[in-house]
Amino acid sequence: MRLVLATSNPGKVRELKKGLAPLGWTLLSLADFPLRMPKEEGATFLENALLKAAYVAKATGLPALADDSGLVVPALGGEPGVYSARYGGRETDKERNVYLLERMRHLKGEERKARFVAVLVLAYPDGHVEAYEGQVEGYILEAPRGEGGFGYDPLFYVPEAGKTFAEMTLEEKARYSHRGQAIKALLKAYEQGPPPREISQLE
Ligand SMILES: Nc1ncnc2c1ncn2[C@H]1C[C@H](O)[C@@H](COP(=O)(O)OP(=O)(O)OP(=O)(O)O)O1
Ligand SMILES: [Mg+2]
Repeated sequence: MRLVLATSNPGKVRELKKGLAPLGWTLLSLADFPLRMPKEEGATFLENALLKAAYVAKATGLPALADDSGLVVPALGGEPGVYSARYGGRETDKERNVYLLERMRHLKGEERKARFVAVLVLAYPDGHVEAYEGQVEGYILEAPRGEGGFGYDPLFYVPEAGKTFAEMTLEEKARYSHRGQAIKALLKAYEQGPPPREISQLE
């Protein structure tokens, strides 16, 4: 199967290519199909992922996989959530990390609990769609640690691993991360080939 990765984020492309390799599919990207992507105006990660995947599947005539993901801090009322990529109007990952730390300056201990959510939507040109989700819980540190990953990874500490996502190798991050979990769910669904549509269809 030929699949288009419907993301412009190089960090996601890296993780998706590595994670989906066992499927043996040919993975194309938006570099192969220069499209103007739709605005991500959905209220949820699922809506945004659906928007992106369905648009690319229709535009290319090939199945497309989109990832919408973000960080959720309950003590901030769920921020940055679906605004993760443009939090505080800041333009770079580094600036967004600084902004998040400012917003959380007054929060201590369990109040620094956070989760990362990833929703993968696989859309087919005939309109069929499937969604796979992953989540991971952790804590927002008071200063960044590590050079790997992208986005909020240097601030996101995973207690089970004793490190931040930015301190992990690609393999390690895949084991713990929200995106790693979502990819695992997709791999499982496709273990014996495409899953039956009646049970994989979204309501
Ligand atoms: N221009 C924007 N303004 C406000 N929020 C945005 C904007 N773009 C994305 N978001 C939101 C939607 C998502 O839920 C969240 C995380 O962005 P996301 O789209 O997953 O990452 P990304 O834009 O780096 O990769 P992708 O190319 O896959 O869309 O931020
Ligand atoms: Mg986006």
